[in-house]
Amino acid sequence: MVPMLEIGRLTVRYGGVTALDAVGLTAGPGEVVGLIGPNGAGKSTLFDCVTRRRAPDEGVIRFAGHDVLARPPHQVAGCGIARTFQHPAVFPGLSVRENVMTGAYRFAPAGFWRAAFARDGERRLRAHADRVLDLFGLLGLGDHPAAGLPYGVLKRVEIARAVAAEPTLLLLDEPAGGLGPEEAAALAGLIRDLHRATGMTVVVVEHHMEFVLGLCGRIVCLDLGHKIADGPAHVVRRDPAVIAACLGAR
Ligand SMILES: Nc1ncnc2c1ncn2[C@@H]1O[C@H](COP(=O)(O)OP(=O)(O)OP(=O)(O)O)[C@@H](O)[C@H]1O
Repeated sequence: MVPMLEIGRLTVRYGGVTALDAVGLTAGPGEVVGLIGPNGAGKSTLFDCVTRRRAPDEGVIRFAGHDVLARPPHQVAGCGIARTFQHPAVFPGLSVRENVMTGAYRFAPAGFWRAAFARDGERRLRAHADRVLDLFGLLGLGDHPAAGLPYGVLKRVEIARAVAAEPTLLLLDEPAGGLGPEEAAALAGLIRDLHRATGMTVVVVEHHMEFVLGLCGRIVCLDLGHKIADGPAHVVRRDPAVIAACLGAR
């Protein structure tokens, strides 16, 4: 079976710092993989490479068998990869609904803005956004400007926008970061339900171990740019090297 995401020998250097050193990672179709590791391990840099925000120094990245690095960066979202960021990257001046509508632009027949200004295109984008807002319990806030909303709500808005693109591969960067235990548990349940309903492949970067263990069948651990573990979640969580790296008990 062709992996949905296949990363080989990915290397990124920032001057003297090697953020990723020949890292490999695969995620099969429909798999939910946790990517863990201490601060500075290289997790976000790996996402930046998959989404073409950063060009690696070496390595290969394939999405459903296709060479991601051969694509121009602006085509990555349109091909079925969506991501969220550690700190929610929403448009503060747009409403919650409009933010989610921007995620659905790839369904707009002639580009987001043309579709948004054409009556039928705008109606279809709104209807699609409202279905997603409903799933996320955000429909009541559809008209609310994103600016000023609590952090936990903005996290959900950003994930809703990524889901509105109906991605085949969803990359979540610290979705539970800054959330309270109840908000985090509710978000994990929501992601589980979405995954069950859509069968999408998910890679989730997270420090919150309970969140990762509740969602992911497999865990990959990075430390200082090196992969130090890759295996079933119940095995990796007990790996002494992982415990040492993540708890800082070297
Ligand atoms: N733009 C940059 N310029 C220079 N160094 C960078 C840059 N971005 C990241 N780094 C360095 O690369 C390494 C990996 O950083 P990265 O943000 O990918 O780690 P991370 O695992 O996502 O960490 P965190 O859990 O804190 O978000 C770190 O040493 C970081 O300081």
